[in-house]
Amino acid sequence: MSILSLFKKILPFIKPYKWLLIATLCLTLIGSVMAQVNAYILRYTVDELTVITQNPDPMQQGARLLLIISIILIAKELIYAAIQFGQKFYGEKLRIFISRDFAQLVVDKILSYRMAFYTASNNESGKLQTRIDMGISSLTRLVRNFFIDILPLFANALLALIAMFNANVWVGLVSLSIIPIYFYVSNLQAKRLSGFRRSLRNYRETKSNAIISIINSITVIKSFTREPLEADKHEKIQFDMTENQMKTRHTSFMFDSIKSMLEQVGVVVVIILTAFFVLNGTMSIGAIMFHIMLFGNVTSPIRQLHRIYDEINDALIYSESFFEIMEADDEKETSGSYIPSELKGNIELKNVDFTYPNGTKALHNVSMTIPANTITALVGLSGAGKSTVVNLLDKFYQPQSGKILLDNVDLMEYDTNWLRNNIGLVLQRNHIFHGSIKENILYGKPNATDDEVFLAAKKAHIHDQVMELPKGYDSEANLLSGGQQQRISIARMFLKNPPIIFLDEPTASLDAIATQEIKNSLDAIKKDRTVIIISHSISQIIDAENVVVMDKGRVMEQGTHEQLYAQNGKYHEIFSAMASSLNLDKISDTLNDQQ
Ligand SMILES: Nc1ncnc2c1ncn2[C@@H]1O[C@H](COP(=O)(O)OP(=O)(O)OP(=O)(O)O)[C@@H](O)[C@H]1O
Repeated sequence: MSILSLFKKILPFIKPYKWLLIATLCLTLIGSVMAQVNAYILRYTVDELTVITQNPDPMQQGARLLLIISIILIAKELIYAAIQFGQKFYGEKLRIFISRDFAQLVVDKILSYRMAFYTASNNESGKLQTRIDMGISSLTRLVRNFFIDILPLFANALLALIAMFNANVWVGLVSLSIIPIYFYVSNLQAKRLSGFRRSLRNYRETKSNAIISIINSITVIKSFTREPLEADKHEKIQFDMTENQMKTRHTSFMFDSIKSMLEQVGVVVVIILTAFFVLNGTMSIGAIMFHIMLFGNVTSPIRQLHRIYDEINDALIYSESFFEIMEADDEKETSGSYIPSELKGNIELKNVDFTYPNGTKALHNVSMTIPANTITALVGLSGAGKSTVVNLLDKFYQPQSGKILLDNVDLMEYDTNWLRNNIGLVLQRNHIFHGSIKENILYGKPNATDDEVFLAAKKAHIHDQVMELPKGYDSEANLLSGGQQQRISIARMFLKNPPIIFLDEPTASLDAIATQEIKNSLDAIKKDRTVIIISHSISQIIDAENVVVMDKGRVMEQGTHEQLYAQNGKYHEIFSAMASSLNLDKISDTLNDQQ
Protein backbone atom coordinates (compact mmCIF):
# COMPACT_ATOMS: atom_id res chain seq x y z
CA MET A 1 0.00 0.00 0.00
CA SER A 2 1.28 3.49 -0.78
CA ILE A 3 1.22 6.41 1.67
CA LEU A 4 -1.34 8.14 -0.51
CA SER A 5 -3.74 5.22 -0.51
CA LEU A 6 -3.23 4.88 3.26
CA PHE A 7 -4.26 8.50 3.75
CA LYS A 8 -7.22 8.00 1.44
CA LYS A 9 -8.32 5.13 3.65
CA ILE A 10 -7.87 7.15 6.84
CA LEU A 11 -9.60 10.26 5.46
CA PRO A 12 -13.19 9.04 5.97
CA PHE A 13 -12.36 8.44 9.63
CA ILE A 14 -11.01 11.99 10.02
CA LYS A 15 -13.90 13.64 8.20
CA PRO A 16 -16.38 13.57 11.12
CA TYR A 17 -13.87 15.57 13.18
CA LYS A 18 -13.07 18.20 10.57
CA TRP A 19 -13.59 21.13 12.98
CA LEU A 20 -11.25 19.52 15.46
CA LEU A 21 -8.80 19.10 12.63
CA ILE A 22 -9.15 22.71 11.48
CA ALA A 23 -8.63 23.94 15.07
CA THR A 24 -5.49 21.80 15.36
CA LEU A 25 -4.16 23.07 12.02
CA CYS A 26 -4.78 26.74 12.93
CA LEU A 27 -2.97 26.32 16.22
CA THR A 28 -0.17 24.56 14.38
CA LEU A 29 0.23 27.48 12.02
CA ILE A 30 0.26 30.08 14.79
CA GLY A 31 2.72 27.92 16.77
CA SER A 32 5.02 27.70 13.74
CA VAL A 33 5.10 31.46 13.25
CA MET A 34 5.91 31.93 16.93
CA ALA A 35 8.67 29.35 16.78
CA GLN A 36 10.62 31.68 14.45
CA VAL A 37 10.41 34.62 16.86
CA ASN A 38 13.45 33.55 18.91
CA ALA A 39 15.75 33.65 15.89
CA TYR A 40 14.67 37.21 15.01
CA ILE A 41 14.98 38.40 18.61
CA LEU A 42 18.40 36.83 18.96
CA ARG A 43 19.64 38.50 15.78
CA TYR A 44 18.24 41.83 16.92
CA THR A 45 19.81 41.42 20.39
CA VAL A 46 23.25 40.51 19.07
CA ASP A 47 23.23 43.36 16.55
CA GLU A 48 21.97 45.86 19.13
CA LEU A 49 24.52 44.70 21.70
CA THR A 50 27.30 45.05 19.11
CA VAL A 51 26.27 48.70 18.61
CA ILE A 52 25.72 49.36 22.36
CA THR A 53 29.15 48.01 23.30
CA GLN A 54 30.67 50.78 21.21
CA ASN A 55 28.71 53.50 23.13
CA PRO A 56 30.09 55.27 26.25
CA ASP A 57 27.60 53.78 28.76
CA PRO A 58 26.89 50.28 27.43
CA MET A 59 25.68 48.82 30.81
CA GLN A 60 22.65 51.06 31.24
CA GLN A 61 21.49 50.82 27.62
CA GLY A 62 22.19 47.07 27.55
CA ALA A 63 20.16 46.46 30.74
CA ARG A 64 17.17 48.29 29.26
CA LEU A 65 17.44 46.28 26.06
CA LEU A 66 17.70 42.98 27.95
CA LEU A 67 14.68 43.86 30.13
CA ILE A 68 12.50 44.58 27.09
CA ILE A 69 13.71 41.46 25.32
CA SER A 70 13.15 39.26 28.39
CA ILE A 71 9.58 40.55 28.74
CA ILE A 72 8.92 39.88 25.05
CA LEU A 73 10.46 36.39 25.24
CA ILE A 74 8.56 35.41 28.42
CA ALA A 75 5.26 36.72 26.98
CA LYS A 76 5.95 34.83 23.76
CA GLU A 77 6.75 31.62 25.69
CA LEU A 78 3.50 31.94 27.67
CA ILE A 79 1.43 32.30 24.51
CA TYR A 80 3.45 29.55 22.80
CA ALA A 81 2.86 27.17 25.74
CA ALA A 82 -0.90 27.79 25.57
CA ILE A 83 -0.89 27.22 21.82
CA GLN A 84 1.16 24.05 22.15
CA PHE A 85 -1.18 22.77 24.84
CA GLY A 86 -4.22 23.41 22.63
CA GLN A 87 -2.54 21.91 19.60
CA LYS A 88 -1.46 18.76 21.46
CA PHE A 89 -4.79 18.41 23.24
CA TYR A 90 -6.88 18.71 20.08
CA GLY A 91 -4.47 16.48 18.18
CA GLU A 92 -4.71 13.85 20.93
CA LYS A 93 -8.49 14.20 21.05
CA LEU A 94 -8.56 13.54 17.32
CA ARG A 95 -6.39 10.44 17.82
CA ILE A 96 -8.54 9.06 20.66
CA PHE A 97 -11.79 9.59 18.74
CA ILE A 98 -10.42 8.03 15.57
CA SER A 99 -8.98 5.11 17.52
CA ARG A 100 -12.41 4.50 19.08
CA ASP A 101 -14.07 4.59 15.66
CA PHE A 102 -11.52 2.18 14.19
CA ALA A 103 -11.91 -0.24 17.11
CA GLN A 104 -15.69 -0.18 16.94
CA LEU A 105 -15.85 -0.53 13.18
CA VAL A 106 -13.49 -3.50 13.07
CA VAL A 107 -15.65 -5.32 15.65
CA ASP A 108 -18.81 -4.50 13.65
CA LYS A 109 -17.08 -5.76 10.53
CA ILE A 110 -15.79 -9.06 11.85
CA LEU A 111 -19.16 -9.79 13.43
CA SER A 112 -20.68 -9.54 9.96
CA TYR A 113 -18.24 -12.05 8.47
CA ARG A 114 -19.08 -15.63 7.71
CA MET A 115 -17.77 -18.62 9.60
CA ALA A 116 -15.10 -19.40 6.99
CA PHE A 117 -13.34 -16.16 7.94
CA TYR A 118 -12.85 -17.38 11.50
CA THR A 119 -11.74 -20.87 10.58
CA ALA A 120 -9.12 -19.67 8.05
CA SER A 121 -5.68 -20.61 9.35
CA ASN A 122 -4.25 -17.08 9.26
CA ASN A 123 -7.19 -15.82 11.30
CA GLU A 124 -6.54 -17.88 14.43
CA SER A 125 -7.71 -15.89 17.44
CA GLY A 126 -4.25 -14.76 18.62
CA LYS A 127 -3.17 -13.70 15.15
CA LEU A 128 -6.39 -11.88 14.44
CA GLN A 129 -6.24 -10.07 17.76
CA THR A 130 -2.64 -8.93 17.25
CA ARG A 131 -3.39 -7.80 13.73
CA ILE A 132 -6.32 -5.73 14.92
CA ASP A 133 -4.47 -4.28 17.93
CA MET A 134 -1.33 -3.43 16.01
CA GLY A 135 -3.36 -2.04 13.10
CA ILE A 136 -5.34 0.30 15.31
CA SER A 137 -2.37 1.43 17.39
CA SER A 138 -0.10 2.07 14.41
CA LEU A 139 -2.80 3.92 12.49
CA THR A 140 -3.79 6.09 15.40
CA ARG A 141 -0.14 6.72 16.23
CA LEU A 142 0.27 7.89 12.66
CA VAL A 143 -2.68 10.24 12.98
CA ARG A 144 -1.35 11.62 16.27
CA ASN A 145 2.20 12.02 15.02
CA PHE A 146 1.01 13.65 11.89
CA PHE A 147 -1.01 16.28 13.67
CA ILE A 148 0.99 16.68 16.87
CA ASP A 149 4.59 16.16 15.73
CA ILE A 150 5.05 16.04 12.00
CA LEU A 151 2.78 18.83 10.86
CA PRO A 152 4.03 21.51 13.31
CA LEU A 153 7.62 20.54 12.62
CA PHE A 154 7.23 20.77 8.89
CA ALA A 155 5.31 24.03 9.16
CA ASN A 156 8.22 25.31 11.29
CA ALA A 157 10.71 24.09 8.74
CA LEU A 158 8.88 25.75 5.87
CA LEU A 159 8.64 29.10 7.64
CA ALA A 160 12.28 28.90 8.71
CA LEU A 161 13.28 28.16 5.14
CA ILE A 162 11.30 31.16 3.86
CA ALA A 163 12.96 33.33 6.51
CA MET A 164 16.39 32.09 5.43
CA PHE A 165 15.73 32.76 1.75
CA ASN A 166 14.44 36.16 2.74
CA ALA A 167 17.68 36.90 4.59
CA ASN A 168 19.98 35.51 1.93
CA VAL A 169 19.37 33.32 -1.12
CA TRP A 170 22.66 31.39 -0.74
CA VAL A 171 22.02 30.45 2.87
CA GLY A 172 18.50 29.45 1.90
CA LEU A 173 19.83 27.25 -0.88
CA VAL A 174 22.25 25.46 1.48
CA SER A 175 19.38 24.65 3.83
CA LEU A 176 17.15 23.59 0.99
CA SER A 177 19.77 21.35 -0.58
CA ILE A 178 20.10 19.23 2.55
CA ILE A 179 16.43 18.23 2.41
CA PRO A 180 16.51 15.95 -0.69
CA ILE A 181 19.74 14.31 0.55
CA TYR A 182 18.04 13.55 3.86
CA PHE A 183 14.93 12.28 2.13
CA TYR A 184 17.06 10.02 -0.04
CA VAL A 185 18.93 8.54 2.95
CA SER A 186 15.74 8.12 4.99
CA ASN A 187 14.02 6.47 2.07
CA LEU A 188 16.92 4.06 1.70
CA GLN A 189 16.70 3.31 5.42
CA ALA A 190 12.97 2.71 5.22
CA LYS A 191 13.37 0.33 2.28
CA ARG A 192 16.04 -1.68 4.11
CA LEU A 193 13.83 -1.88 7.19
CA SER A 194 10.53 -2.77 5.59
CA GLY A 195 11.43 -6.48 5.15
CA PHE A 196 12.42 -6.74 8.82
CA ARG A 197 9.26 -5.00 9.88
CA ARG A 198 7.06 -7.34 7.90
CA SER A 199 8.67 -10.38 9.51
CA LEU A 200 8.45 -8.70 12.91
CA ARG A 201 4.72 -8.42 12.39
CA ASN A 202 4.52 -12.15 11.66
CA TYR A 203 6.62 -12.94 14.74
CA ARG A 204 4.34 -10.82 16.91
CA GLU A 205 1.22 -12.54 15.59
CA THR A 206 2.76 -16.01 16.03
CA LYS A 207 3.95 -15.14 19.52
CA SER A 208 0.58 -14.02 20.83
CA ASN A 209 -1.09 -16.97 19.15
CA ALA A 210 1.40 -19.27 20.90
CA ILE A 211 0.60 -17.74 24.30
CA ILE A 212 -3.14 -18.13 23.76
CA SER A 213 -2.54 -21.71 22.68
CA ILE A 214 -0.59 -22.40 25.92
CA ILE A 215 -3.38 -20.95 28.05
CA ASN A 216 -6.03 -22.97 26.20
CA SER A 217 -4.06 -26.20 26.38
CA ILE A 218 -2.68 -25.86 29.89
CA THR A 219 -4.45 -28.97 31.25
CA VAL A 220 -3.00 -31.19 28.55
CA ILE A 221 0.44 -29.58 28.81
CA LYS A 222 0.56 -30.17 32.54
CA SER A 223 -0.89 -33.66 32.49
CA PHE A 224 1.74 -34.72 29.93
CA THR A 225 4.41 -32.64 31.74
CA ARG A 226 5.28 -31.00 28.45
CA GLU A 227 6.12 -27.62 29.98
CA PRO A 228 9.75 -27.78 28.77
CA LEU A 229 8.61 -28.61 25.22
CA GLU A 230 6.23 -25.64 25.17
CA ALA A 231 8.89 -23.39 26.69
CA ASP A 232 11.35 -24.48 23.98
CA LYS A 233 8.82 -23.79 21.24
CA HIS A 234 8.26 -20.33 22.69
CA GLU A 235 11.98 -19.73 23.10
CA LYS A 236 12.53 -20.44 19.41
CA ILE A 237 10.02 -17.75 18.44
CA GLN A 238 11.63 -15.34 20.92
CA PHE A 239 15.12 -15.96 19.57
CA ASP A 240 14.05 -15.53 15.96
CA MET A 241 12.24 -12.36 16.94
CA THR A 242 15.25 -11.02 18.87
CA GLU A 243 17.53 -11.64 15.90
CA ASN A 244 15.13 -9.75 13.69
CA GLN A 245 14.90 -6.87 16.18
CA MET A 246 18.71 -6.63 16.41
CA LYS A 247 19.03 -6.46 12.64
CA THR A 248 16.41 -3.70 12.61
CA ARG A 249 18.29 -1.70 15.24
CA HIS A 250 21.63 -2.23 13.50
CA THR A 251 20.31 -0.81 10.24
CA SER A 252 18.47 2.03 12.00
CA PHE A 253 21.46 3.18 14.04
CA MET A 254 23.78 3.02 11.06
CA PHE A 255 21.53 5.30 9.04
CA ASP A 256 20.95 7.60 12.03
CA SER A 257 24.70 8.20 12.28
CA ILE A 258 24.92 9.05 8.58
CA LYS A 259 22.04 11.50 8.90
CA SER A 260 23.46 13.13 12.00
CA MET A 261 26.76 13.61 10.20
CA LEU A 262 24.98 15.18 7.19
CA GLU A 263 23.22 17.63 9.48
CA GLN A 264 26.47 18.72 11.10
CA VAL A 265 28.02 19.26 7.67
CA GLY A 266 25.05 21.52 6.90
CA VAL A 267 25.58 23.53 10.10
CA VAL A 268 29.26 24.03 9.29
CA VAL A 269 28.46 25.20 5.74
CA VAL A 270 25.84 27.66 7.05
CA ILE A 271 28.33 29.07 9.61
CA ILE A 272 31.10 29.43 7.03
CA LEU A 273 28.79 31.03 4.48
CA THR A 274 27.28 33.48 6.96
CA ALA A 275 30.73 34.31 8.36
CA PHE A 276 31.82 35.10 4.81
CA PHE A 277 28.90 37.51 4.37
CA VAL A 278 29.64 39.10 7.76
CA LEU A 279 33.29 39.57 6.79
CA ASN A 280 32.47 41.15 3.43
CA GLY A 281 30.08 43.47 5.21
CA THR A 282 26.77 42.31 3.71
CA MET A 283 25.52 40.89 6.97
CA SER A 284 25.64 41.76 10.66
CA ILE A 285 27.16 39.43 13.31
CA GLY A 286 23.64 38.66 14.54
CA ALA A 287 23.00 36.85 11.28
CA ILE A 288 25.25 33.96 12.38
CA MET A 289 23.02 33.17 15.37
CA PHE A 290 19.95 33.92 13.28
CA HIS A 291 20.91 31.43 10.58
CA ILE A 292 22.01 28.69 12.97
CA MET A 293 18.68 28.90 14.79
CA LEU A 294 16.67 28.89 11.58
CA PHE A 295 18.77 26.05 10.22
CA GLY A 296 17.94 24.16 13.44
CA ASN A 297 14.24 24.72 12.71
CA VAL A 298 14.71 23.38 9.18
CA THR A 299 16.64 20.29 10.25
CA SER A 300 14.63 19.35 13.35
CA PRO A 301 11.80 17.73 11.36
CA ILE A 302 14.39 16.23 9.06
CA ARG A 303 16.18 14.79 12.07
CA GLN A 304 12.87 13.14 12.90
CA LEU A 305 12.35 12.01 9.34
CA HIS A 306 13.46 8.46 10.06
CA ARG A 307 11.00 8.28 12.98
CA ILE A 308 8.28 9.59 10.71
CA TYR A 309 9.30 7.04 8.11
CA ASP A 310 9.27 4.36 10.81
CA GLU A 311 5.79 5.38 11.90
CA ILE A 312 4.52 5.53 8.35
CA ASN A 313 6.12 2.18 7.55
CA ASP A 314 4.65 0.63 10.67
CA ALA A 315 1.30 2.05 9.71
CA LEU A 316 1.70 0.82 6.14
CA ILE A 317 2.66 -2.69 7.20
CA TYR A 318 0.19 -3.12 10.02
CA SER A 319 -2.59 -1.27 8.28
CA GLU A 320 -2.16 -3.51 5.24
CA SER A 321 -3.42 -6.49 7.17
CA PHE A 322 -5.77 -4.36 9.28
CA PHE A 323 -7.54 -3.02 6.20
CA GLU A 324 -7.59 -6.55 4.79
CA ILE A 325 -9.80 -7.38 7.77
CA MET A 326 -11.80 -4.17 7.49
CA GLU A 327 -12.39 -4.55 3.78
CA ALA A 328 -12.93 -8.29 3.51
CA ASP A 329 -16.26 -7.71 1.84
CA ASP A 330 -16.17 -11.13 0.20
CA GLU A 331 -16.19 -12.57 3.74
CA LYS A 332 -19.50 -10.89 4.48
CA GLU A 333 -22.25 -13.21 5.52
CA THR A 334 -24.64 -13.60 2.62
CA SER A 335 -28.34 -13.28 3.13
CA GLY A 336 -31.38 -13.64 0.94
CA SER A 337 -34.51 -11.65 1.60
CA TYR A 338 -37.06 -14.43 1.79
CA ILE A 339 -39.06 -14.58 4.99
CA PRO A 340 -41.92 -17.08 4.76
CA SER A 341 -45.22 -16.41 6.50
CA GLU A 342 -45.15 -19.93 7.88
CA LEU A 343 -42.32 -22.37 8.50
CA LYS A 344 -43.16 -26.04 8.10
CA GLY A 345 -39.64 -27.46 8.41
CA ASN A 346 -39.21 -29.83 5.43
CA ILE A 347 -35.53 -30.00 4.65
CA GLU A 348 -33.96 -31.53 1.60
CA LEU A 349 -30.33 -31.78 0.48
CA LYS A 350 -29.85 -32.42 -3.24
CA ASN A 351 -26.44 -33.57 -4.53
CA VAL A 352 -24.54 -31.34 -2.12
CA ASP A 353 -20.75 -31.13 -2.39
CA PHE A 354 -18.84 -29.22 0.22
CA THR A 355 -15.15 -28.51 0.81
CA TYR A 356 -13.93 -26.55 3.87
CA PRO A 357 -11.78 -23.45 3.18
CA ASN A 358 -8.64 -25.44 4.10
CA GLY A 359 -9.37 -27.89 1.29
CA THR A 360 -10.90 -30.79 3.26
CA LYS A 361 -13.68 -32.25 1.16
CA ALA A 362 -16.31 -33.09 3.76
CA LEU A 363 -19.40 -33.89 1.69
CA HIS A 364 -19.65 -35.78 -1.60
CA ASN A 365 -22.89 -35.62 -3.55
CA VAL A 366 -25.00 -35.73 -0.38
CA SER A 367 -28.75 -36.05 -0.78
CA MET A 368 -31.17 -36.58 2.08
CA THR A 369 -34.72 -35.74 3.12
CA ILE A 370 -35.61 -34.52 6.57
CA PRO A 371 -39.40 -34.42 6.89
CA ALA A 372 -41.04 -31.67 8.93
CA ASN A 373 -41.99 -32.39 12.55
CA THR A 374 -39.95 -35.56 12.73
CA ILE A 375 -36.80 -36.56 14.50
CA THR A 376 -34.00 -37.43 12.13
CA ALA A 377 -30.85 -39.05 13.46
CA LEU A 378 -27.58 -38.56 11.59
CA VAL A 379 -25.51 -41.66 12.25
CA GLY A 380 -21.95 -42.35 11.23
CA LEU A 381 -18.42 -42.80 12.43
CA SER A 382 -16.24 -39.86 13.42
CA GLY A 383 -15.44 -37.56 10.52
CA ALA A 384 -18.36 -38.86 8.44
CA GLY A 385 -19.60 -35.30 7.83
CA LYS A 386 -22.57 -35.18 10.22
CA SER A 387 -21.66 -31.86 11.87
CA THR A 388 -20.84 -30.46 8.44
CA VAL A 389 -24.46 -31.07 7.35
CA VAL A 390 -25.64 -29.08 10.38
CA ASN A 391 -23.11 -26.32 9.58
CA LEU A 392 -24.56 -26.03 6.10
CA LEU A 393 -28.15 -26.07 7.33
CA ASP A 394 -27.35 -23.18 9.68
CA LYS A 395 -25.82 -21.34 6.67
CA PHE A 396 -22.45 -21.19 8.42
CA TYR A 397 -20.97 -22.34 5.13
CA GLN A 398 -22.29 -22.60 1.59
CA PRO A 399 -22.12 -25.75 -0.48
CA GLN A 400 -19.98 -25.55 -3.61
CA SER A 401 -22.59 -27.39 -5.62
CA GLY A 402 -26.01 -28.91 -5.10
CA LYS A 403 -28.97 -27.40 -3.30
CA ILE A 404 -30.36 -27.25 0.19
CA LEU A 405 -34.09 -26.65 0.32
CA LEU A 406 -36.23 -25.63 3.25
CA ASP A 407 -39.92 -26.00 2.48
CA ASN A 408 -38.93 -26.26 -1.18
CA VAL A 409 -37.13 -22.88 -1.18
CA ASP A 410 -33.36 -22.67 -1.60
CA LEU A 411 -31.71 -21.92 1.75
CA MET A 412 -29.67 -19.18 0.05
CA GLU A 413 -32.86 -17.22 -0.60
CA TYR A 414 -33.75 -17.08 3.08
CA ASP A 415 -32.96 -14.11 5.24
CA THR A 416 -30.04 -15.50 7.23
CA ASN A 417 -30.93 -13.84 10.54
CA TRP A 418 -34.54 -14.94 10.28
CA LEU A 419 -33.41 -18.49 9.53
CA ARG A 420 -31.04 -18.64 12.49
CA ASN A 421 -33.69 -17.18 14.75
CA ASN A 422 -35.80 -20.19 13.85
CA ILE A 423 -33.10 -22.74 14.45
CA GLY A 424 -31.88 -23.96 17.82
CA LEU A 425 -28.41 -25.40 17.95
CA VAL A 426 -27.15 -27.46 20.87
CA LEU A 427 -23.59 -28.66 20.56
CA GLN A 428 -21.56 -31.21 22.48
CA ARG A 429 -19.66 -28.40 24.15
CA ASN A 430 -21.68 -25.26 24.25
CA HIS A 431 -20.18 -21.91 24.75
CA ILE A 432 -20.68 -20.22 28.07
CA PHE A 433 -20.01 -16.49 28.07
CA HIS A 434 -18.35 -14.58 30.87
CA GLY A 435 -21.21 -13.44 33.04
CA SER A 436 -23.91 -14.78 35.29
CA ILE A 437 -26.04 -17.90 34.77
CA LYS A 438 -29.03 -15.66 34.15
CA GLU A 439 -27.23 -13.64 31.50
CA ASN A 440 -26.17 -16.84 29.79
CA ILE A 441 -29.70 -18.22 29.66
CA LEU A 442 -31.09 -14.84 28.58
CA TYR A 443 -28.87 -15.03 25.52
CA GLY A 444 -31.64 -17.22 24.06
CA LYS A 445 -34.20 -14.40 24.44
CA PRO A 446 -32.77 -11.16 25.82
CA ASN A 447 -36.16 -9.69 26.79
CA ALA A 448 -37.42 -12.78 28.65
CA THR A 449 -38.90 -12.36 32.12
CA ASP A 450 -37.38 -13.97 35.22
CA ASP A 451 -40.21 -16.52 35.25
CA GLU A 452 -39.43 -17.53 31.66
CA VAL A 453 -35.77 -17.96 32.60
CA PHE A 454 -36.68 -20.12 35.61
CA LEU A 455 -39.06 -22.21 33.51
CA ALA A 456 -36.39 -22.81 30.85
CA ALA A 457 -33.92 -23.78 33.57
CA LYS A 458 -36.45 -26.16 35.10
CA LYS A 459 -37.02 -27.83 31.73
CA ALA A 460 -33.25 -28.22 31.39
CA HIS A 461 -33.14 -29.70 34.92
CA ILE A 462 -30.69 -27.11 36.22
CA HIS A 463 -32.99 -24.82 38.25
CA ASP A 464 -32.67 -26.69 41.57
CA GLN A 465 -28.89 -26.80 41.34
CA VAL A 466 -28.73 -23.10 40.51
CA MET A 467 -30.94 -22.26 43.49
CA GLU A 468 -28.52 -24.08 45.79
CA LEU A 469 -25.65 -21.78 44.76
CA PRO A 470 -24.96 -18.89 47.16
CA LYS A 471 -25.63 -16.28 44.47
CA GLY A 472 -28.27 -18.33 42.62
CA TYR A 473 -28.84 -17.11 39.06
CA ASP A 474 -26.25 -14.35 39.58
CA SER A 475 -23.45 -16.89 40.00
CA GLU A 476 -20.65 -16.86 37.44
CA ALA A 477 -21.63 -19.42 34.75
CA ASN A 478 -18.02 -20.25 33.92
CA LEU A 479 -17.55 -21.82 37.33
CA LEU A 480 -20.19 -24.51 36.75
CA SER A 481 -19.18 -28.05 35.83
CA GLY A 482 -19.17 -29.13 32.16
CA GLY A 483 -22.49 -30.98 32.53
CA GLN A 484 -24.10 -28.04 34.33
CA GLN A 485 -22.88 -25.66 31.65
CA GLN A 486 -24.41 -27.95 29.04
CA ARG A 487 -27.75 -27.71 30.79
CA ILE A 488 -27.44 -23.89 30.90
CA SER A 489 -27.04 -23.92 27.15
CA ILE A 490 -30.00 -26.27 26.76
CA ALA A 491 -32.03 -23.87 28.94
CA ARG A 492 -30.91 -21.10 26.56
CA MET A 493 -32.35 -23.12 23.69
CA PHE A 494 -35.61 -23.80 25.59
CA LEU A 495 -35.96 -20.05 26.01
CA LYS A 496 -35.36 -19.44 22.31
CA ASN A 497 -37.98 -22.09 21.51
CA PRO A 498 -37.26 -22.47 17.79
CA PRO A 499 -39.30 -24.67 15.40
CA ILE A 500 -36.17 -26.39 14.04
CA ILE A 501 -33.62 -27.93 16.34
CA PHE A 502 -30.18 -29.37 15.64
CA LEU A 503 -28.70 -31.40 18.45
CA ASP A 504 -25.04 -32.29 17.90
CA GLU A 505 -24.26 -34.88 20.58
CA PRO A 506 -26.09 -32.83 23.19
CA THR A 507 -25.62 -35.26 26.06
CA ALA A 508 -22.07 -36.38 25.31
CA SER A 509 -20.61 -34.45 28.24
CA LEU A 510 -23.32 -35.30 30.76
CA ASP A 511 -23.39 -37.93 33.49
CA ALA A 512 -25.91 -40.79 33.32
CA ILE A 513 -28.49 -39.18 35.61
CA ALA A 514 -28.23 -35.84 33.87
CA THR A 515 -28.44 -37.55 30.49
CA GLN A 516 -31.62 -39.26 31.57
CA GLU A 517 -33.09 -36.01 32.88
CA ILE A 518 -32.04 -34.06 29.79
CA LYS A 519 -33.34 -36.81 27.57
CA ASN A 520 -36.78 -36.34 29.09
CA SER A 521 -36.57 -32.60 28.53
CA LEU A 522 -35.29 -33.00 25.00
CA ASP A 523 -38.09 -35.50 24.32
CA ALA A 524 -40.55 -32.83 25.39
CA ILE A 525 -39.04 -30.15 23.17
CA LYS A 526 -38.70 -32.52 20.22
CA LYS A 527 -42.48 -32.73 19.91
CA ASP A 528 -43.97 -31.05 16.82
CA ARG A 529 -40.66 -29.72 15.65
CA THR A 530 -38.16 -30.65 12.98
CA VAL A 531 -35.24 -32.13 14.84
CA ILE A 532 -31.90 -33.40 13.62
CA ILE A 533 -29.93 -35.24 16.21
CA ILE A 534 -26.35 -36.35 15.84
CA SER A 535 -25.59 -38.93 18.43
CA HIS A 536 -23.51 -41.96 19.21
CA SER A 537 -26.08 -43.01 21.83
CA ILE A 538 -28.28 -45.99 20.95
CA SER A 539 -31.22 -44.74 22.96
CA GLN A 540 -31.36 -41.43 21.09
CA ILE A 541 -30.95 -43.07 17.67
CA ILE A 542 -33.70 -45.62 18.32
CA ASP A 543 -36.10 -42.82 19.20
CA ALA A 544 -35.65 -41.19 15.80
CA GLU A 545 -38.31 -41.67 13.16
CA ASN A 546 -35.86 -41.23 10.34
CA VAL A 547 -32.22 -42.32 10.23
CA VAL A 548 -29.57 -41.09 7.76
CA VAL A 549 -26.34 -43.07 7.76
CA MET A 550 -23.21 -41.28 6.60
CA ASP A 551 -19.72 -42.51 5.89
CA LYS A 552 -16.70 -40.54 4.64
CA GLY A 553 -18.84 -37.61 3.53
CA ARG A 554 -21.41 -39.73 1.69
CA VAL A 555 -24.95 -40.78 2.54
CA MET A 556 -24.97 -44.58 2.65
CA GLU A 557 -28.49 -45.39 3.82
CA GLN A 558 -31.70 -43.64 4.80
CA GLY A 559 -34.86 -45.06 6.40
CA THR A 560 -36.33 -46.09 9.74
CA HIS A 561 -34.32 -47.92 12.38
CA GLU A 562 -36.08 -51.18 11.63
CA GLN A 563 -35.68 -50.88 7.84
CA LEU A 564 -32.00 -50.05 8.05
CA TYR A 565 -31.21 -52.71 10.61
CA ALA A 566 -32.88 -55.29 8.40
CA GLN A 567 -30.78 -54.15 5.41
CA ASN A 568 -27.73 -55.61 7.10
CA GLY A 569 -25.52 -52.78 5.76
CA LYS A 570 -23.56 -49.90 7.32
CA TYR A 571 -26.27 -49.07 9.86
CA HIS A 572 -26.41 -52.69 10.98
CA GLU A 573 -22.65 -52.65 11.40
CA ILE A 574 -22.58 -49.39 13.40
CA PHE A 575 -25.61 -50.28 15.50
CA SER A 576 -24.24 -53.73 16.34
CA ALA A 577 -20.90 -52.20 17.33
CA MET A 578 -22.69 -49.68 19.56
CA ALA A 579 -24.77 -52.42 21.16
CA SER A 580 -21.84 -54.70 21.83
CA SER A 581 -19.81 -51.84 23.29
CA LEU A 582 -22.54 -51.50 25.89
CA ASN A 583 -21.87 -55.04 27.09
CA LEU A 584 -25.60 -55.75 27.03
CA ASP A 585 -25.26 -59.36 28.28
CA LYS A 586 -23.61 -58.28 31.49
CA ILE A 587 -26.02 -55.39 31.94
CA SER A 588 -29.06 -57.64 31.52
CA ASP A 589 -27.51 -60.25 33.86
CA THR A 590 -27.02 -57.57 36.50
CA LEU A 591 -30.54 -56.25 36.07
CA ASN A 592 -31.99 -59.82 36.14
CA ASP A 593 -30.04 -60.63 39.33
CA GLN A 594 -31.59 -57.62 41.01
CA GLN A 595 -35.14 -58.79 40.21
N1 LIG B 1 -13.79 -26.15 10.29
C1 LIG B 1 -13.27 -27.14 9.58
N2 LIG B 1 -12.28 -26.88 8.71
C2 LIG B 1 -11.75 -27.86 7.97
N3 LIG B 1 -12.13 -29.15 8.01
C3 LIG B 1 -13.12 -29.47 8.85
C4 LIG B 1 -13.74 -28.49 9.69
N4 LIG B 1 -14.68 -29.13 10.43
C5 LIG B 1 -14.65 -30.42 10.07
N5 LIG B 1 -13.72 -30.64 9.12
C6 LIG B 1 -13.40 -31.92 8.44
O1 LIG B 1 -14.56 -32.33 7.74
C7 LIG B 1 -14.75 -33.74 7.87
C8 LIG B 1 -16.13 -34.03 8.46
O2 LIG B 1 -16.16 -33.52 9.78
P1 LIG B 1 -17.47 -33.49 10.67
O3 LIG B 1 -17.16 -32.69 11.90
O4 LIG B 1 -18.60 -33.05 9.84
O5 LIG B 1 -17.65 -35.02 11.04
P2 LIG B 1 -18.65 -35.69 12.07
O6 LIG B 1 -19.30 -36.79 11.34
O7 LIG B 1 -19.52 -34.69 12.69
O8 LIG B 1 -17.61 -36.26 13.14
P3 LIG B 1 -17.77 -36.46 14.74
O9 LIG B 1 -18.76 -37.54 14.96
O10 LIG B 1 -16.39 -36.86 15.16
O11 LIG B 1 -18.18 -35.14 15.28
C9 LIG B 1 -13.59 -34.24 8.71
O12 LIG B 1 -12.62 -34.75 7.84
C10 LIG B 1 -13.08 -33.01 9.43
O13 LIG B 1 -11.69 -33.09 9.62
